[in-house]
This record gives sequence, structure tokens and C-alpha cells, in this order.
Amino acid sequence: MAYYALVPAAGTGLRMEQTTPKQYLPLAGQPLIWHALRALCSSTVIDRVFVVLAAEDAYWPDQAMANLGPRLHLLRCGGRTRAQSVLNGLRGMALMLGDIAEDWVLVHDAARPCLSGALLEKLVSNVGEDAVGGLLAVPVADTLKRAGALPGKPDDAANRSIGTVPREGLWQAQTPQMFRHGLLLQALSQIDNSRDNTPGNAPTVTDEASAVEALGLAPRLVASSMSNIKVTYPSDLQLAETILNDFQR
Ligand SMILES: Nc1ccn([C@@H]2O[C@H](COP(=O)(O)OP(=O)(O)OP(=O)(O)O)[C@@H](O)[C@H]2O)c(=O)n1
Ligand SMILES: C[C@](O)(CO)[C@H](O)COP(=O)(O)O
Repeated sequence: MAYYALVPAAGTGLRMEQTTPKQYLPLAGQPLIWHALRALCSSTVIDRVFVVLAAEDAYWPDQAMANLGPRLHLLRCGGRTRAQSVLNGLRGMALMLGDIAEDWVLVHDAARPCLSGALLEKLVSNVGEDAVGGLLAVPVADTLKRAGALPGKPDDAANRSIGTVPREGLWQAQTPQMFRHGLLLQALSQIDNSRDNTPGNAPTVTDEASAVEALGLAPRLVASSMSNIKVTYPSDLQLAETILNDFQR
């Protein structure tokens, strides 16, 4: 049984409001993506690490990545959505490795630089014998508000609370999300990946677990840490640096 990591890194980071894709922004002395790759490449559990880049990616810093070792493989097959990038990556892995349907694939966002070895090992130990697969996640601890405008009051809808969403049973999904290659390939292949991130045309699925749930299966939720943040908005970069520096990843 092999364990492979697949790192979608073909996004443009629009919400970071930078010209450089966020996975290549400097963070604690390295490109942001380096930190997630170091956690995966230094794990004794992971056999190989595949990174999905945009076909036209001209940012990949060969020199900075050289110290990550020989288990790192680039797949220049990014798609218009994260789901498409992951699906293309799964196909690329099979072309390289042959029949890996029963092997595990841990999909981890390049934009999550603070993954610790302990959380990675916790996921694998909790899910490695599971019939479906699973993901790191954290139970929602805050009260959740729905933004909008009250009927007949076209107020500043973006910043108005028009209701509260019950948080019982709600978890915030993170990555890695861990599924057998064959199951995940089947699940994502059945999703309509023609939709993209343009306003009003949100992608059908935003994580691997959604596609597996659409098969009628229930992935295992493994309690994670709020330190495993996704760098999405400009303020997240400083938070990630604090986590990396203070938690001695
Ligand atoms: N077409 C895409 C879109 C996203 N990703 C990757 O999926 C991860 C999580 O996606 P997100 O945080 O949304 O990154 P971006 O899509 O780059 O950000 P934004 O939505 O702000 O543009 C990132 O590592 C990103 O590089 C990808 O491989 N291919
Ligand atoms: C996969 C993920 O990180 C789980 O929370 C999230 O869905 C990615 O969303 P994004 O909009 O592609 O960053």
C-alpha cells in the first residue's frame, strides 16, 4: 500500500490581490508552497509528492525546491478549477505509476503552509484502514451569520447579518483529504468540472470530500488544528508566518 501526496498549485490567488500567484509569495524565507512540500517530502509516511502546476507556470523556483529531495514530481496539468487540477493530477499519476487504484492519495493545498507532521500522521493513522477515506477538519466554534439584505431594504447587503446558521454538526474542512486513487478518480470524473470561479458560476465542488459524498459515501472527519490555515486573503500571510515561527513546524 503506497501513500502519495497530490498538491494542487495551479491557482492564481485572486483573493490575495497580488500579481504573483500566492503559492510563490515569500513566507518565512521560502516560497509559500515550499512549506507544505517540506512537510510532505520529509514525512516517512509519504512515498512520492506530486505537484500540479499551471501548464504556463513560469514561477516554479527549481533552486529553492532542490532541497526537497527526489520524491517530488511536477505535473504541468493544472485546470480551470481546483477540482479539475486535482482530477488532471490523478490522471497524470496513473500515467506515471500504472494501476494505483488501491493506493492512498492525500490531496493537500499548496496554500496551506502550516501543515505539521503530527497532523499528517494523525490523518493517516485515523483513516488508513477506513473503507471510504477522510479529511482533516475542525468543528465550527463561532456563531455563523448569513450576510444579505432584508426584503425591501437594498442595504449594504455585503455587511449585514440577516440570520444565524445553526453550527451544530458543522465542521470546517481542511486538507489533506485522503482517498484511494481509484475512488477519488471516479468521484471527480463524475463531477461537472465545466464550471469555474467566475461570479455566479461557482465550481460544483470545492474539495475532494464533496465529490466522494456525491457518491453517497461519508468520509471520516479527523479533528485538526486551527493552525492548519489556508492562505487566502492578504492578512493570512502574517498569520501563517507567526504560526510557522512560533510553532516550530
Ligand atoms: N484552478 C486551480 C485553482 C486552485 N488551485 C489550487 O488549489 C488550492 C486552493 O485553492 P485557492 O485557495 O482557492 O487558491 P486560488 O484559486 O489560487 O485562490 P483564489 O480563489 O483567490 O484565486 C491552491 O493551492 C491553488 O493553487 C489549483 O491547483 N488549480
Ligand atoms: C479544499 C479546501 O481547502 C477545504 O476547505 C477549500 O475548499 C479550498 O477552497 P478554495 O476556494 O479552492 O481555496
